[in-house]
Amino acid sequence: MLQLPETPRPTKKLASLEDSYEQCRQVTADYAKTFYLGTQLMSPEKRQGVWAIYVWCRLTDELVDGPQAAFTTSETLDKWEEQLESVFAGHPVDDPDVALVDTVERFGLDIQPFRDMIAGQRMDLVRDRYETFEDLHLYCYRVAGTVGLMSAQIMGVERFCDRLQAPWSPPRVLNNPVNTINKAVDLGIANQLTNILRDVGEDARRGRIYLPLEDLAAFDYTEADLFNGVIDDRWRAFMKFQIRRARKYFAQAESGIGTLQKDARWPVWSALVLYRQILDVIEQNQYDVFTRRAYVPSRRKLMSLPLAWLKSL
Ligand SMILES: CC(C)=CCC/C(C)=C/CC/C(C)=C/CC/C(C)=C/[C@@H]1[C@@H](COP(=O)(O)OP(=O)(O)O)[C@]1(C)CC/C=C(\C)CC/C=C(\C)CCC=C(C)C
Ligand SMILES: Nc1ncnc2c1ncn2[C@@H]1O[C@H](COP(=O)(O)OP(=O)(O)OP(=O)(O)O)[C@@H](O)[C@H]1O
Ligand SMILES: [Mn+2]
Repeated sequence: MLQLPETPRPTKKLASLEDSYEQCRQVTADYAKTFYLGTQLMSPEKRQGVWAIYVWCRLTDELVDGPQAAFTTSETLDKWEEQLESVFAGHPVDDPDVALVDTVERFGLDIQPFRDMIAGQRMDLVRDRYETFEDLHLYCYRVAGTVGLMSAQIMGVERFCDRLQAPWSPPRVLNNPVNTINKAVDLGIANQLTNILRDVGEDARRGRIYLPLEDLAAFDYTEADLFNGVIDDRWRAFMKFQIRRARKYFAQAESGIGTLQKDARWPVWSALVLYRQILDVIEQNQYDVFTRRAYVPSRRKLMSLPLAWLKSL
């Protein structure tokens, strides 16, 4: 029987594996100084894997948040998802995909967190309000909890075995990978909640409110107040509540770090300590997230690294 030829793939000359990883390294170094610094402490394979997923996440985020966002439709995301499926089938479409295909194979990555992140970007296309914290939590899982899942698969879970047992009994694995996974998601959510608090003013200028409307109502603070950047006792109490919630997620994530492989602990502690300090800066700025952007000065970032190192021991 006549065999139909497979659909021809466009024959585009793609970057070599080495060049593709180099491009990913460069993008990570340019866009995320903190994450990049953290990856310097990992083994070469892990470091490259984190760069590859960073670039994919950044490109995905740019589709709805970047300069071309006005032209992004649900069809754009359909195409992006098809490209993702192709990568997971071992066929790169663009230069950065070459590194991602390699990382997917090397670490046996699961596609679901990647699909979930695209689903998160779809939420940005169709909604600009979140009624409850439960709604917001789903958004945070999709755009940031997923990053935790992807990174944890690359960084790897350490399997502690109980040495205080009879030599003839099978080794008892003490830590539970499910625990690590939940905590990786918690750190993503903590980061995203912090990101939302930092960017309240910027988002409001785009007509977007990520803060749960039920919380605003509970503090008797209106959308009109938010768009006018009103800072009063209601707003301060509201922000204290939100900051406490973000810190709770950071605290939950902490105990997961020690279950990661050793070379990943300092980088993750650094990321946690550095990102969490944005909350301290918001407090120092008297909760003005309307006219000031809370950021951690480089000197303070550097000073935090030894502390993160001590925690990682
Ligand atoms: C070592 C390390 C921390 C690795 C992760 C690096 C990585 C792959 C990051 C991807 C980030 C990205 C581009 C995500 C797209 C969606 C998005 C923008 C999310 C926000 C990130 C902050 O970026 P930024 O401040 O630059 O935001 P702007 O675009 O400038 O507004 C997020 C807030 C999410 C970040 C979430 C994480 C880094 C997850 C962290 C969790 C882990 C590394 C798991 C650790 C494991 C355990 C067990 C605790
Ligand atoms: N005060 C500021 N005003 C305007 N843009 C800023 C300010 N501070 C930082 N930025 C820019 O915003 C982006 C996010 O800054 P951020 O503090 O997150 O540092 P970063 O280098 O991106 O590290 P990371 O994202 O890993 O925390 C950076 O690209 C930076 O150039
Ligand atoms: Mn950034």
